[in-house]
Amino acid sequence: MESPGDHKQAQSHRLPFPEPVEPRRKAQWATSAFDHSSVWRLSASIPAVLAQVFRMAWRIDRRDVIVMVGAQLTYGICSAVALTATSRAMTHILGTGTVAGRVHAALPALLAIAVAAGIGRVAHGLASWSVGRLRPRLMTAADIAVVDAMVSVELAAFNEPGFAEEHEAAEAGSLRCDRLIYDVQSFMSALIKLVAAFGVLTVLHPLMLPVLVLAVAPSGTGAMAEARIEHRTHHANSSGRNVKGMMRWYLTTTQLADEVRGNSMAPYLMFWYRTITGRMDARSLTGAARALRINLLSACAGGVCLTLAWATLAWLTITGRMSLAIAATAVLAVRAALGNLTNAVHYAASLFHSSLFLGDWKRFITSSREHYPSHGTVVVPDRPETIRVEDVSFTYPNKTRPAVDGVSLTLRRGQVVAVLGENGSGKSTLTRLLCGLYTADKGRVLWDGADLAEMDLRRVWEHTGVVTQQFGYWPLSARENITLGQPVTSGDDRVWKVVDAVGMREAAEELPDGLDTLLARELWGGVSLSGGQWQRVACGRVLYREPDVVVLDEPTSQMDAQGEHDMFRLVRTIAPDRITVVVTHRPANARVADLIVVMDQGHIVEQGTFAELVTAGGRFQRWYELGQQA
Ligand SMILES: Nc1ncnc2c1ncn2[C@@H]1O[C@H](COP(=O)(O)OP(=O)(O)OP(=O)(O)O)[C@@H](O)[C@H]1O
Repeated sequence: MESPGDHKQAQSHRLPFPEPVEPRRKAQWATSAFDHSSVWRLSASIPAVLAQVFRMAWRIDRRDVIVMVGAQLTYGICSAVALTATSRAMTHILGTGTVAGRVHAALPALLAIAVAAGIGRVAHGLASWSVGRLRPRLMTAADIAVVDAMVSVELAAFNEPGFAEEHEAAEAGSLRCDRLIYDVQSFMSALIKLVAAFGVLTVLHPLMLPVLVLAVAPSGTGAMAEARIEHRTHHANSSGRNVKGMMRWYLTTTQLADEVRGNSMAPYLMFWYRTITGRMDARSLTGAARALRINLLSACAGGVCLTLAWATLAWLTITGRMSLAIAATAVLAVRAALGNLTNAVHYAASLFHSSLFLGDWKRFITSSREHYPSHGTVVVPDRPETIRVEDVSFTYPNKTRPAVDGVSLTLRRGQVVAVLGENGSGKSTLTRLLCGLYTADKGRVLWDGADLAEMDLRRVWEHTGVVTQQFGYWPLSARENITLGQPVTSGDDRVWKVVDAVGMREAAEELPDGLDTLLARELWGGVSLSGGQWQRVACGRVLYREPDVVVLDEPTSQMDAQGEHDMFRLVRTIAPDRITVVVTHRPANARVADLIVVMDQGHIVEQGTFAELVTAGGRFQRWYELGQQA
């Protein structure tokens, strides 16, 4: 076995860092939607994508959608008019007679071109204006939907394998909304102008149509294939992006800056970050090489087809099947059509690509509803007298052993119940089951005899106040940090009462802007608190709520001795009006409890009053004596 000395020596020789473990992906994430679709099916889906984007935009601002579509159509009509007028003008200018006479004859057509171009520009400006207005709001709507889904799903959703990846894909979808409406506008614009050019070309010579389609088909297929590669790479990188995002937060947050430095973690963490990022880049590079091959192929095929198109035009002119004037207009129309067809294909591919991200987004928003907490109809008791836990078991996904296993317990109003146990014995899980944050796999949790699983859990949580082990350092004002959950409506009297109760008066008065001070040192004008002070604020939040059921999970782990003592006295003081559960590792704190429960491997192994357990010769007594010796 390696001794600490060996370890130090290994460090001094700077052995290579171990390679980071590649994050696993849920099977369905191994393939992207592109893998199951042909280019034809992808193209056929464009109308549905357009309809979806229009529906989303319609909900945001009908007027802007109407302006965008109306302006785009006007723009298209102007293009058709300009092209037809060009054909007329060409016929006159390349016709017979004096130059003055030919120009004079072409004047009405030239005027029509100028007017159509002017109106077209205004219409295009209007379309861009409406897109500019819709774009941020579409993105905001998509973003808010994701955040709303995340705060609405039940806690258990976060334990589901794949949930984080689905969320990450939805985030990418909401970001992609930024260019979605722009893609729609560009696609519509290109398509309308294309139809106009096609119309003119068909009138000039019907043979030009198939030749044109042939000319752009290769670049269209190439663009679709490229989008397929890009989306596949994006999917392959989803887990990496997810874990990298988390790591990035850990590396850059001020909260862990001391741990990273004080433990010399930076070199390995940076190695880890570079390796994971490098692997993702490698996948992107492989994708880019494939995309290049496809691009080159489609460019070559496109070139051949285009040459064919020009050759056909030349042949029609040389053989006298088409007049020179018409041929000149045809050149313009072909150029316009080619440019617009290429744009239409490009934006259709981009639109389709965006639609895949949008599909991920939509799937997440829809599937997140399956994770919404129960909407049961059983009425939540207003001031519950008892919470009865009946033979409850709960196992986390990916775990074989239950975290809570066949637990039965009764908690009464006015009582404080203390839960003790070794790390991982199931204390936190039990407290979450009591207040409906998790739903039991087996057994029931009854509030005044009514099953929690049959209640509307959001109503249940109106009656609970919870301090978790990892509470939030909310980047809000000091006041909001206390009132969060039920914002203050009038005056600060209740807030100050709570501040006094949790021993934060002095610290609060020292804040530069009092209760208005922003508790986020990362933001200008903001300050931070110490760990223990943050914990007092978290306790204050629960106190301010005055809930019927109080759950405190190691509420004093960061407090000084006086703070801890005061907090447990406070727990006792507020107990008569509510059901209180407190998880603690210190048996001495359990003195305030009416009932003490000791857990081991998901089971309750001891329960009783402090006086009973402290002499019972079990775990509680042992831990208590250890505490006394320390
Ligand atoms: N989200 C989770 N996913 C999977 N397993 C979990 C999860 N949370 C907890 N567990 C597991 O469930 C068991 C009970 O955990 P729990 O957090 O309830 O213990 P605890 O008694 O509160 O521990 P501690 O004293 O360390 O806070 C442990 O084996 C733990 O590893």
